[in-house]
Amino acid sequence: MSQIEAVKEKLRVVRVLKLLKKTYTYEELSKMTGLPITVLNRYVRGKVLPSTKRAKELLQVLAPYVNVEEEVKKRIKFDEHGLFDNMSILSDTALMTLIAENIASRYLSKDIDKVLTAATDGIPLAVHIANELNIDIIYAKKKKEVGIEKFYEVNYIPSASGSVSTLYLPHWALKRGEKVLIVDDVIRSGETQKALIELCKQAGAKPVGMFFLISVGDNIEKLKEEYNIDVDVLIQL
Ligand SMILES: O=P(O)(O)OC[C@H]1O[C@H](OP(=O)(O)OP(=O)(O)O)[C@H](O)[C@@H]1O
Repeated sequence: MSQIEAVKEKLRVVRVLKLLKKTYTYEELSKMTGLPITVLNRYVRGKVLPSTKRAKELLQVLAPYVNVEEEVKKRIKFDEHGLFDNMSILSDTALMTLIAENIASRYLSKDIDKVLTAATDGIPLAVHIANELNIDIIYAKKKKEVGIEKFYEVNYIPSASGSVSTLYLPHWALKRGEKVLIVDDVIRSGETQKALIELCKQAGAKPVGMFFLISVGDNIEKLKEEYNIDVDVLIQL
């Protein structure tokens, strides 16, 4: 194992412990791992890193308790309009990184050049995934920023809005032939995601996969059929 991989495993232990800390007490974590609370506390606070051997052992012991799907699901609370506040999911950097590590491992061999999303809520997840893939993240905005000369732009009708929106992406952000992974927090109608595919086409770039944290409805099947593209989703509602 390379030095970097060893350090990554150690950091993963810290992330896993931080995530589990939201559900379990230190006493419970101590029973699960057989380690004193003081040691676990030092790991969580980043005062000490576990040894390579202990990191491996801890990842094995804690794996059955880590279920990112469940962790995301239990934070989804719909209001009377059928909408939910996704910030409790997107703001959790330990959770986002664990999800991103998993997605990145599926795309590492595909030589992706850029991760593309739509502002605003797609950005946190996209940044984590791009970071894991060691590539840049780009995001289309709903307004034209000053100081940028040329944009790719696509009109689309967001779900239930009844009005036309536009996504803008600066020309410099995407080059002909680049391979793109499209990421978003939620897919409902699929209109935003189709607009992102269209932006890639305008740039001559190639969307090679899509990942959504949460899919509401059956629109990912339609996307797969229409664009013949790999689509992964963590939670299907
Ligand atoms: O599949 P769709 O029906 O297109 O909906 C999904 C989109 O809706 C949300 O963004 P929104 O347009 O609400 O903007 P925001 O991220 O700024 O909240 C979400 O982040 C997706 O981008």
